[in-house]
Amino acid sequence: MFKTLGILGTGNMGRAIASGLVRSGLMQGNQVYLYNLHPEKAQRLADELGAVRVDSAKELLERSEAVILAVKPFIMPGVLEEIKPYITSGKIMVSIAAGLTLSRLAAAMPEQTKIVRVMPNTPAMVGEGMSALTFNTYLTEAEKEAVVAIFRSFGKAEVVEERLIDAVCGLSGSGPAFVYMFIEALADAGVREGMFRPMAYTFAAQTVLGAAKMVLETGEHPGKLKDDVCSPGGTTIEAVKSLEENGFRAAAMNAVIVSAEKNKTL
Ligand SMILES: NC(=O)C1=CN([C@@H]2O[C@H](COP(=O)(O)OP(=O)(O)OC[C@H]3O[C@@H](n4cnc5c(N)ncnc54)[C@H](O)[C@@H]3O)[C@@H](O)[C@H]2O)C=CC1
Ligand SMILES: O=C(O)[C@@H]1CCC=N1
Repeated sequence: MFKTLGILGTGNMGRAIASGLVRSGLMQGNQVYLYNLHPEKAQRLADELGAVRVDSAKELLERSEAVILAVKPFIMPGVLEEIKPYITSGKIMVSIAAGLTLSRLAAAMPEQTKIVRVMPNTPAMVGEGMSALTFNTYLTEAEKEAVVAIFRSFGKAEVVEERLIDAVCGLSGSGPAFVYMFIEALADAGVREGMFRPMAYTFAAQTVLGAAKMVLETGEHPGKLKDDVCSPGGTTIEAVKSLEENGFRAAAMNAVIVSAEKNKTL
């Protein structure tokens, strides 16, 4: 494992990664360096995790073996230009920016920079992230394993061909937002039927968590698990018919597809 890791940008994703990583115990807080344009944001997170806030991108690069760039895609060109002079040989650059390909990243870095492109998601914050990683040719096997271990410390992580990163963006990168909307809608209906809000959110979220665990842990086809809930002539099949009539599956598929397509244009 790396002795030191830098995170540039401590917003939604930088915070989720730093928190997940330190809480998993894979790295100690004092091995993790944080830099944010707004120092108070980095300081707050550093205080929470026992991590170290640094004052500049230069210092972050100088003190870290590997650096995760966690700023919005439109900020990335400026950040890449700013850090380029400090990318010494052997330094590992990890980008989580939507849309930025390995070749575009490489074009902005010194030649032969070791580059990793990752698409993570925010449930990293609670140790249930889903990340896909793709590497350029300059990392050693041990370095690749160390980067994968970081993303496995707060969830599942798979190495994929770069062509699949857009699909991953649509499915697991954006997916949490769709699931939160689904949870909100389930809870709204619970409230409509008389539940109090806190109860409705707990019942909705636990139902999604339980169903997700059933898929992951039983290995059964989701269709079979759905069939098991539907009693003949019962309540659930009535609701399944309603979802089908309202284009539920097509809506969910289209959400993933438009996110993936957008990722190709950023
Ligand atoms: N939010 C999500 O669910 C996911 C986001 N991503 C990617 O992660 C990246 C970061 O996204 P978020 O965390 O949502 O953004 P964010 O806006 O929440 O966080 C970025 C942070 O970087 C700071 N910052 C801005 N310019 C800076 C600079 N020049 N130097 C240092 N810090 C600077 C901002 O103050 C902010 O705190 C994006 O490229 C996005 O595509 C990838 C997967 C999921
Ligand atoms: O909306 C976005 O651009 C980022 C990428 C995946 C999730 N959020």
